[in-house]
Amino acid sequence: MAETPDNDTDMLLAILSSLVEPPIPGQEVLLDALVNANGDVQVAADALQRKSIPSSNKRRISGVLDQWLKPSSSESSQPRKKVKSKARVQPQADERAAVEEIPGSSKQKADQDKTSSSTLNIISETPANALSRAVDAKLEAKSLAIPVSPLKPRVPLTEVLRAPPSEPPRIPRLAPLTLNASMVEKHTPCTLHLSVLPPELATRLFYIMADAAKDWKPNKWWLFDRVVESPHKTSFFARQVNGLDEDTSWQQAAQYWYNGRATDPPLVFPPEMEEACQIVEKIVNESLKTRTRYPLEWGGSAEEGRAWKANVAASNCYEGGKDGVGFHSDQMTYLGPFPTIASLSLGTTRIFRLREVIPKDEDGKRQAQTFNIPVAHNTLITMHASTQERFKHCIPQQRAIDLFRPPFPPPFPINREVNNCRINITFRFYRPDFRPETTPRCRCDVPCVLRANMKGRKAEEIRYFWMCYAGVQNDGKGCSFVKVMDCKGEGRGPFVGPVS
Ligand SMILES: O=C(O)CCC(=O)C(=O)O
Ligand SMILES: [Fe+2]
Repeated sequence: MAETPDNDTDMLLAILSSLVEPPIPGQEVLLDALVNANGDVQVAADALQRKSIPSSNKRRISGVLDQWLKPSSSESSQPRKKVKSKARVQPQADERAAVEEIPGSSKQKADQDKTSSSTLNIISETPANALSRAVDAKLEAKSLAIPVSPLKPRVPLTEVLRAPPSEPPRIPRLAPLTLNASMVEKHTPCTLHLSVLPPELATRLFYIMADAAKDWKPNKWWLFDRVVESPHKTSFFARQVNGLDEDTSWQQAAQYWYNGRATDPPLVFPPEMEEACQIVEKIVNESLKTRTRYPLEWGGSAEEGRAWKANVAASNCYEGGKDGVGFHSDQMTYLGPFPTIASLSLGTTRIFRLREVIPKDEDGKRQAQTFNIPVAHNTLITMHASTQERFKHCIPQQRAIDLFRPPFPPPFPINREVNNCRINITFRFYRPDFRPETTPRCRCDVPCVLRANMKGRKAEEIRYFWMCYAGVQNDGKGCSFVKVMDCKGEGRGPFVGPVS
């Protein structure tokens, strides 16, 4: 257990029990397996798996999983030139919502119609519930993903997936709920602000970003032994105050800002983004004064000049309804636990979708509720503390969208169609106590990712751990490194509350 403090045995047990197939063995058996594996949860899980699954059952599980991932007969000969994941992964009926319409949309035929749903290479929002639970925690599978590499030799499927439970419990599904601003407040840990920027600034910023987006790139990562990419373009910005930001650590952080992939150096906030950022920062800091805070949140005070500060921003461009981003929660590696993220929408209206993550102890007892929040031009969603831990969010694809009718003409000539674009800017605070040089590295010598463990029902009970993230970018191969975050031992803070 060299990498893990002794008092975190509970955490290791929790992680281990999340890795093994049901029925979960008792604590003593888990503990035994951990001790025999020198505290390596993955080795312990593998050992338990070998013991617990009778060989006939193993065959059945592999068969089910194989079937799930099997290419269609026309694609079965390798090497394959192109993989249509539609043939590979069929969503359940109620999970096909990754392609849908905005309620009340005027059904404009924008260019997304050029790509019909039958030809989209989409990994569904989530495959069958049981199988989606099966995705290894090391690999936060993004839900809308386009395979861009041919199928590689497969890894043993039981290493990647957990088996579906033998008798899936039948729990009534909840219909998605569309929320307006006051309902957002009631049902989610988010706030929807309308008309946040002066109208002329909002339009100008939209045009600047939509024009720049022609040079942005989609994100790519490894999923099930192949490279996939998200159907939208993205770019990363770091803020420079007065052209002289003394804290250059974000430069390094930005190198790994998304999915552990080393990226180009960040761009500097353009002046319009800086102007918008100052408005957004005020809104966020006002909200922090009134909200109930969590002990592990950033505890720097405004009086000491250490308030929440948007020092970086990730920007996304969705061009037409075929673009989107799958269900995910934002990486906390540099944001720390319980981050606040402020997400500005410009351009055409899209749906921002939230879905609750059911804590392990309520698994099988109730269904997650899905919330749809239409985000119009010049609106801000503040994802307050606990949103990343308790919910996942996405921008679903839509068959039809309304074209953006800006109230002001473009401030400069634009030689491409941008009225079907939505620009999103997520302003984020990279905490000084989570600087990249303090990020533990795994056995692959790659900076770890910070993850939350949802074992506890209450947000206060959520624990955090560092995990290998190499697999997402490194040919799908990583190590089983897990280390519980030790706030004091790692010298982190200030926090809002006392931390153990
Ligand atoms: O476009 C949006 O509103 C969401 C973007 C997002 O989730 C992200 O950048 O992490
Ligand atoms: Fe996100």
